[in-house]
Amino acid sequence: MRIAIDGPAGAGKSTVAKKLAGLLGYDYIDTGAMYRAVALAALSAGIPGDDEEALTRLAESLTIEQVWRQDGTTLKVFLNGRDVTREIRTPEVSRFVSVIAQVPGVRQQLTAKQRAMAASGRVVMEGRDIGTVVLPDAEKKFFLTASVEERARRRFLEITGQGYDATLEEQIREIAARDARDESRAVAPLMPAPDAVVIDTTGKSPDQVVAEMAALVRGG
Ligand SMILES: Nc1ncnc2c1ncn2[C@@H]1O[C@H](COP(=O)(O)OP(=O)(O)O)[C@@H](O)[C@H]1O
Ligand SMILES: Nc1ccn([C@@H]2O[C@H](COP(=O)(O)OP(=O)(O)O)[C@@H](O)[C@H]2O)c(=O)n1
Repeated sequence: MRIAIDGPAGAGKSTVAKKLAGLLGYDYIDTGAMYRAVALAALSAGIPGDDEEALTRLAESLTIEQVWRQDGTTLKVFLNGRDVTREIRTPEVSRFVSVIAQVPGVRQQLTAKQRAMAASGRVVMEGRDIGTVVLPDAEKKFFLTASVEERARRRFLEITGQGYDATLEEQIREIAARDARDESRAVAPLMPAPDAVVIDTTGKSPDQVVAEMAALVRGG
């Protein structure tokens, strides 16, 4: 079974996708990490966000690998063989990623890589367009949501917990800006697939959400 999980930033996709994959013994693929890897490479190479041709060539040339340990927590991301797991989470990359994600050529390149990665079939794949574009015939589709304030609060706690400086107001602004870009882009805008189960995670714990999803997966 291929399980697609989509939704906006901070909805809890990564957290519950890892737990669900661990529970089922499935592979876990974080497609946002792939867009982040392209953003990191573009920043390092000094390619501006509006140079669509150079960004597309860059996305095509990169080798992006994910190594998932079935302990339910650890995903390592490698860019051309180098471990970039931490580097792709910096605030600088977070700000640039939804800009490069607007580029149709970048999306085409990453979509092809993602389909190849899902070929085993036993996979939980998480992102923005998995149920709508990457795996439109996935056997199970979920769309996670939560209010902007709740998502910003989660991100704020995460960032300050990692020792970075942040304010809640700044996170609300950044999440709202990213939502706007993800929802309004011409190619693969963020939206639930018509056959996705929509789950509002506001006020729920990750375990509650995973239990809801697992029941739906097992129930068919
Ligand atoms: N019900 C919930 N489901 C998922 N994550 C939750 C929930 N409640 C709080 N969180 C926390 O919110 C954050 C969600 O971040 P993440 O899983 O990275 O979201 P996304 O991948 O959608 O951006 C995590 O720190 C997680 O522990
Ligand atoms: N399938 C995907 C996954 C991510 N993305 C883009 O990549 C960005 C980062 O994705 P992410 O999943 O790491 O972001 P968070 O939700 O974890 O903050 C998103 O804001 C989208 O702009 C996308 O366009 N399509």
